[in-house]
Amino acid sequence: MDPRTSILIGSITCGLMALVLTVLARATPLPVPGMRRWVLGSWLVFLALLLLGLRDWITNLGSVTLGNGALILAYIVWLSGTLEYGQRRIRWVPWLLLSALVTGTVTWFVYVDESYRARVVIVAGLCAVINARHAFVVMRMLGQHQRSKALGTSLTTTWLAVLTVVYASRALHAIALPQGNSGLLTQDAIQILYTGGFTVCNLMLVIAFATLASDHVRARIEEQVVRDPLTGALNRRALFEALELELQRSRRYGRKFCIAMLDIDHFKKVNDQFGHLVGDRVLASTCRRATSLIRPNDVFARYGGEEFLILMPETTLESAMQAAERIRGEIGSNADDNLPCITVSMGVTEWCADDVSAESMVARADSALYVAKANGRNRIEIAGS
Ligand SMILES: Nc1nc2c(ncn2[C@@H]2O[C@H](COP(=O)(O)OP(=O)(O)OP(=O)(O)O)[C@@H](O)[C@H]2O)c(=O)[nH]1
Repeated sequence: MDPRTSILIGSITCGLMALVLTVLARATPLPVPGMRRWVLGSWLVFLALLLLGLRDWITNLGSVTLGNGALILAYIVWLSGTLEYGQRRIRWVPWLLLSALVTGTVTWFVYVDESYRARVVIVAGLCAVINARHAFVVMRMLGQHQRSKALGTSLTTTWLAVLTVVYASRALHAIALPQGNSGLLTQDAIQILYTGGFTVCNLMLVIAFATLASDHVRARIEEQVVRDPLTGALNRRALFEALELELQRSRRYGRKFCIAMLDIDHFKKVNDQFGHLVGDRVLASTCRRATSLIRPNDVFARYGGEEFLILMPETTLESAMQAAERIRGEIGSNADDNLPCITVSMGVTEWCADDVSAESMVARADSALYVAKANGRNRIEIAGS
């Protein structure tokens, strides 16, 4: 297939994929950060490929200047979309200045000092830099967000890396070898390879962004299934799953673990005195503060109402009591900003070999909590086994 056909087919396919991405962005049940920029970038790629494919049929200003300008802008907009996806912001000024400078220089090498080689080196070089930066951002930032194993992340990283290699090779080729100075639409093997390569990469990237968006929606929905929306803590269902898993582990390896039931004292009074909205904020704040005081592999869940449950794997009763005391002391000693002072009571219990179910352990912790309430509140009681 000759380069013009491959670029024009690439343009039409990218246009169709951009359309699919646009529909997806409108139809997605949850907003995906960065999606609108990926859509815009995809339309820019469609436009750029169309203008580049029409070389010799339209003016150089339309094909070379606008075509290359749109392509560079598309990659910057894609990069900004991915940064937004990872809750980061792009620094527009340097990127836009660089793209304006390159587009201006390309125009110079069309009208003032005609040189295809110089244009290729500059445009392919900048595209390689932007896409390398983009691949780096996906690997680092999304890896940190623990989505590194998601399909969208791997697809995006792979195709950005391939696109970077294609552009970098094209720029180096134009510098080093005589064939590198042949025109964009020249029918030689090298040129066909490059145009085909970058067309496929652009297409695969639009697909990769759609996959990233669907990964995001799936992750959010999965999170909503296991988390309490008010406090962000795990919900009761996820708690019992974690408890059952810990029970199985303890039965098999005989490892001790503890649970603590936490209840806010006289929480009804908070609601009655300050209103339910303040009550809700107190619940969220209690959850945040308690979570910050436990170990990362402890499980903190909302058991119901103003009751929370903490699962502490591989923890002796003594250590569990220390953790519980830390939480009780910290929450009772000072209030979160502009919220009423509260105290909490807790019931703690340790796993024993007779525990047949999660429910029996929870019932024991609940009884200990009941004793703590009966003994005056703002205290911790240990359940007998
Ligand atoms: N704001 C708010 N209040 C809630 C929520 N869930 C439960 N509650 C309230 O929590 C209060 C619990 O009251 P009680 O069970 O009497 O317990 P308490 O007032 O904390 O008294 P003790 O536990 O005995 O110290 C009730 O008034 C519920 O309406 C919630 O999601 N938001």
